Amino acid sequence: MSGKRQDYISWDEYFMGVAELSAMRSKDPSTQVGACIVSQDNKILSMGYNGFPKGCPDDTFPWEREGDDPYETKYFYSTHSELNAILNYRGGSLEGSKIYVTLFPCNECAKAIIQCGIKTIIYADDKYGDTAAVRASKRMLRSAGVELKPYKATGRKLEVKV
Ligand SMILES: O=c1[nH]c(=O)n([C@H]2C[C@H](O)[C@@H](COP(=O)(O)O)O2)cc1CO
Ligand SMILES: [Zn+2]
Repeated sequence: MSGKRQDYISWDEYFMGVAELSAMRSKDPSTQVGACIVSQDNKILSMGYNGFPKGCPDDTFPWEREGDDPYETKYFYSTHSELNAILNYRGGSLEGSKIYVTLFPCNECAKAIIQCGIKTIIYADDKYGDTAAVRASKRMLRSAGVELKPYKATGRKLEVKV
């Protein structure tokens, strides 16, 4: 019998944990989203969270959800976590990789996921599952043969001291 530790975290807990940790960098006051892209052999390739593009300061661009003028809401400016994770990648190809996301990807992110060759999505929350954007997303992802796997939460609380 080997003397290894038994309470180490699983691959799924590890990668969803990294996605959750990435989400903690988000400045969005209402929804913080994180993503972690992983190779088929379980190496982390990239990470992302929702935020404004480089050069668009968090303190001058709007974080409002609602307003008479959409120009002054966050939706025109925030880059989604999944797209940021894809765009942050500095390696070669993402073909055949998996993406762990804390929230199910929208239709725009689905297009990017399909086109860069990600083959599996492991998602935690699906709070916008009834919206047309997420229904359209699932329509495209299923048609393109991307595997959609709900994350099975273990309920384990991971504590990190920083
Ligand atoms: O897949 C997603 N990924 C992602 O990063 N987001 C971001 C965009 C916004 O900053 C925020 C959503 O804000 P709200 O829940 O207030 O509408 O989450 C939103 C979605 C929607 O599914
Ligand atoms: Zn999106």
